[in-house]
Amino acid sequence: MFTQDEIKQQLGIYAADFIKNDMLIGLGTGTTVYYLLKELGKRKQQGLNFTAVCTSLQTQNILKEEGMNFISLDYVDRLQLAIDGADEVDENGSLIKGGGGALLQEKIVEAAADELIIIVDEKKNVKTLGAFPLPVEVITFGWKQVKQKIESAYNIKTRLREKDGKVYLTDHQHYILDCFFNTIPDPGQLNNDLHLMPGVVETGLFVDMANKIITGHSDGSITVRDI
Ligand SMILES: O=C[C@H](O)[C@H](O)[C@H](O)COP(=O)(O)O
Repeated sequence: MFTQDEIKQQLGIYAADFIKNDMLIGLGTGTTVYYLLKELGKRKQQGLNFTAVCTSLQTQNILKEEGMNFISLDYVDRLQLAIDGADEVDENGSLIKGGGGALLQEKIVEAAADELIIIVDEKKNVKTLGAFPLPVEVITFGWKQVKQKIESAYNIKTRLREKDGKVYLTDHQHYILDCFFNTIPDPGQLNNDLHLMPGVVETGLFVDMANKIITGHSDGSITVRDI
């Protein structure tokens, strides 16, 4: 049996094979992608040449430490490929992301990519999204209004995200409301509806974005699902 960290490490190494010389890529955020970044750092030293757009300051800092090239999305037309993790993946390849708080920049970067590959351990594959609390990024002004609106519209609980005893601020200085939907039968509709609420910046629902789901299993095997 492989531990979760070992599965993540294997996924990182496996996913690195998709990055070829001279590619322009988007790099995700989180504990799974961490191993991809470490592997890419090694391959860079062995001569692999690529340029990345980062989905968070966290990822950018790792690239800096590992001596990898990164540029702003503003200097890029399209990205050939983006690779990221996810918090949940449903049967149709819709995702919940943002457990690590990077959903906004991730969605912008990944919408600019021709292909999006998601790497997850098997526990994250679900029939229907929603057991993982859905992160909704909101501007700080009037956040309580948005919280109340979401709670009453869907009859659910939400929680303002905190970290280390303080209210969590995203890279873009917004708050995150973690929304306990339990089940999200129509992620596309929910994403659209939440976007209509004043104050909502972005949701962690990534619908019709992923092209390939790569899953790491506890027996050490890896399976690939094309969407
Ligand atoms: O904000 C964070 C991202 O959406 C991550 O891709 C997601 O939370 C999965 O992260 P991890 O690989 O650490 O479980």
